[in-house]
Amino acid sequence: MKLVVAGTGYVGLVAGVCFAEKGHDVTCVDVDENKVKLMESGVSPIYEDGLEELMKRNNAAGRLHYTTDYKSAYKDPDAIFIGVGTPEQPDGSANLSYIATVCRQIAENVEKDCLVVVKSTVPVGTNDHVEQFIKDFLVRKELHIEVASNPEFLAQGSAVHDTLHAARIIIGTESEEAEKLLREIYEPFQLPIVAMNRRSAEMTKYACNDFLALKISYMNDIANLCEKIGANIEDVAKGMSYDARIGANFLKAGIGYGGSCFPKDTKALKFQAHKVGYRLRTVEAAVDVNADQKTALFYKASNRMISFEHLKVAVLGLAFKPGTDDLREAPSIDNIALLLKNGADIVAYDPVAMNNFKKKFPEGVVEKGTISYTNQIEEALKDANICFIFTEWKEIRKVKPETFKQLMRTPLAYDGRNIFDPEKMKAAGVEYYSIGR
Ligand SMILES: NC(=O)C1=CN([C@@H]2O[C@H](COP(=O)(O)OP(=O)(O)OC[C@H]3O[C@@H](n4cnc5c(N)ncnc54)[C@H](O)[C@@H]3O)[C@@H](O)[C@H]2O)C=CC1
Ligand SMILES: O=C(O)[C@H]1O[C@H](OP(=O)(O)OP(=O)(O)OC[C@H]2O[C@@H](n3ccc(=O)[nH]c3=O)[C@H](O)[C@@H]2O)[C@H](O)[C@@H](O)[C@@H]1O
Repeated sequence: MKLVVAGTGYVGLVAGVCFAEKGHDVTCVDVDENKVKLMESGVSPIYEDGLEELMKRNNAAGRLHYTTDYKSAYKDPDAIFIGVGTPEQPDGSANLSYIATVCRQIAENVEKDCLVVVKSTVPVGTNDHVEQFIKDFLVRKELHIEVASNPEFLAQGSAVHDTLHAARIIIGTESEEAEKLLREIYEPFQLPIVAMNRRSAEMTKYACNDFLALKISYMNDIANLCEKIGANIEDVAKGMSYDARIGANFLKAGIGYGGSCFPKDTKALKFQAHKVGYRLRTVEAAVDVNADQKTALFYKASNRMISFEHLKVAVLGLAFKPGTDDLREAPSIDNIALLLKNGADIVAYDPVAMNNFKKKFPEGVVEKGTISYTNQIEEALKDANICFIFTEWKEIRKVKPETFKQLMRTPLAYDGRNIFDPEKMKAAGVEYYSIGR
């Protein structure tokens, strides 16, 4: 089938590449010329395991094309998938301006009947507005343009795997024809398809993300209590994980959830509920716990130190999770901003996200402190007065407790991801603090 994907971020590009891998003819549209040039040369603009390999294979097979020329691309495909961003606005609501732009571009250029599929995460009811909006701007009024919801559930770092082996495909449609077409598009994936109406599909996406965010905030809340009460959150989580009703995933306490979705999707659902006069108290609690959790480690360290001024601070891990170079809502940002404000001299390490971080915090003096970067964990630790761990990269997990003791001026470590064994750290002579134990 002839498909177009609008937006080549984590969702759009991965969807486009996987549709091509399954035999569809796919054109990926983006407004960013640099991205399009990179992709044409077989280079992925985002860091995702296995993505470049699939891009190269499908580029070569002639099934995958990239363009900024949306006018030609939107003329005659069977379906157009929208995967542009829906970022958070200051009041917590979702910014739908990118979606609106694409809808208008489709309406003004489409020349044959077509299914428009919204893959981006959008407030419940948005698909109705999208359909009306396209109708309003449609140049060729005789065309039948239908809109369907097909939310995405991939996680960054495992995006290709999550797409090819998705637990389920959710399709939200208002007609049998739309459902039939989407089923045909997904047929080669051989995955379970759950069909429902558009509003339920839109809500399923928020309900999933917010439930997972809630699970994390719950564990962080319990972790904070564990610390005060002499229990160990890692043991508690292990004990909980054997109960199949609870499950073993998303029980990891730490410095809170980050990334491009949980923070914005919790606030967006809270906003939607508020708009219809309902208080979503569970989600509100998840948001509140997370806001405090993000900087809990900094304040824990502040209580131990008189001042951070002119202290060498080793920061291990910048990305919001391992396997990605994405820094959106990464807890490292809040903590590093606080450290710099308090006069720390930071040396930061991350195996893939350092260049992106440099764009936010260029090397040199920032506020009362300084920041520099290194590709070597040992260099970050050398003569450091204190170390913070913000991401559980395997490279960081591998550091031996003795290395902290040998290299640091003061072997003092604050681990936001509970990756080290407190007993082993103590035995090596490291003063070690983590979350909930
Ligand atoms: N990042 C993730 O892991 C997941 C994201 N989502 C949702 O998917 C949506 C997209 O998220 P990401 O892929 O992270 O976004 P992103 O910010 O990485 O990518 C969006 C892309 O759209 C492009 N764009 C903007 N306006 C355009 C236009 N008029 N025409 C064509 N391209 C245009 C941008 O240049 C950019 O490349 C959001 O609603 C997000 O909530 C859903 C599941 C997972
Ligand atoms: O809508 C989205 O964008 C996506 O959001 C998340 O994916 P992602 O943000 O890429 O990453 P996760 O692995 O879910 O981690 C999110 C955050 O939660 C934190 N986390 C995760 C799990 C856990 O047990 N504890 C915990 O603190 C991670 O460190 C990270 O900061 C969901 O897992 C995806 O299903 C969803 O499609």
